[in-house]
Amino acid sequence: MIKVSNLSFSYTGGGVPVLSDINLEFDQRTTAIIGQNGAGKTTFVKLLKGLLKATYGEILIGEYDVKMRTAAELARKIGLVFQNPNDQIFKRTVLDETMFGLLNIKMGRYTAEKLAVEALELVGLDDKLSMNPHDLSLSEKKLLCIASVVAMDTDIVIFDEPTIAQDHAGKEIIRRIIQKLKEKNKLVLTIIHDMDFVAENFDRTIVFNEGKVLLDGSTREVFSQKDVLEEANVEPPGITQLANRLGLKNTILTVDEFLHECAK
Ligand SMILES: Nc1ncnc2c1ncn2[C@@H]1O[C@H](COP(=O)(O)OP(=O)(O)OP(=O)(O)O)[C@@H](O)[C@H]1O
Repeated sequence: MIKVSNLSFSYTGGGVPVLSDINLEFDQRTTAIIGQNGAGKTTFVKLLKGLLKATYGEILIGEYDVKMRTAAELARKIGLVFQNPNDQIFKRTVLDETMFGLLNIKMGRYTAEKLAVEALELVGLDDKLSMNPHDLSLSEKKLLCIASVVAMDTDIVIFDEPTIAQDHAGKEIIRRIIQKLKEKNKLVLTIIHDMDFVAENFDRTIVFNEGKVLLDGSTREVFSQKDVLEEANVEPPGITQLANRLGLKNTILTVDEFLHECAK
């Protein structure tokens, strides 16, 4: 559904590339993009969304060549939840914020409100419709941004660090939303530093390092590559590390798997 070919990008014209020669295809597998700060992850998803223009290479979303499409056309295909909610929120009420994108693609007010309220129910903010978003906690602001993007019902949904500032309950809401999107055959891409969350929720994991793809495979395959991950300064999930130290042979991703393996 997304095909990225020979993609390179530099913020300063001919300067040092932030991304070099990226070749990736994305399908319906839930996919985590990981890697240390500055590896180029956010730049990559901004290119997918058409917010930045590739210095070199091509991005195809279905039949769309991203660089030939308008922001409005891309808004119907691809939703991006920014890392920092303050980059996304600008309306005066929670409901208006969630309806904004829908009204912007010329949806009628009645349907837009219905979809917005449904999305706010999903994230547990439906009792705060008339609140000013700036009076919400950081965790709630992030959930509001998620609701605004989910309401758009795009085929592709990208989250940039959704679990930051979330407690267990907030992470559970995000986990459920990702599952729900997957069930609806949406392509879900998530930039994330929380490796436990990655291990528990994503089919595929891609490791970015210094603007290149260092690893790409099933989450289990990727977390089994201890030495390569070290090169990218990525620590496997806590439970995977514990299992390694105890000498368990298989790559363990969850506590349940750990207990099951220990009981053998
Ligand atoms: N607007 C910008 N102008 C110039 N350089 C930028 C800009 N945005 C990001 N960079 C640089 O591009 C590189 C990649 O940044 P990017 O935000 O894509 O990395 P990241 O992997 O998402 O990091 P993080 O995990 O910290 O969000 C970094 O060196 C960063 O300083």
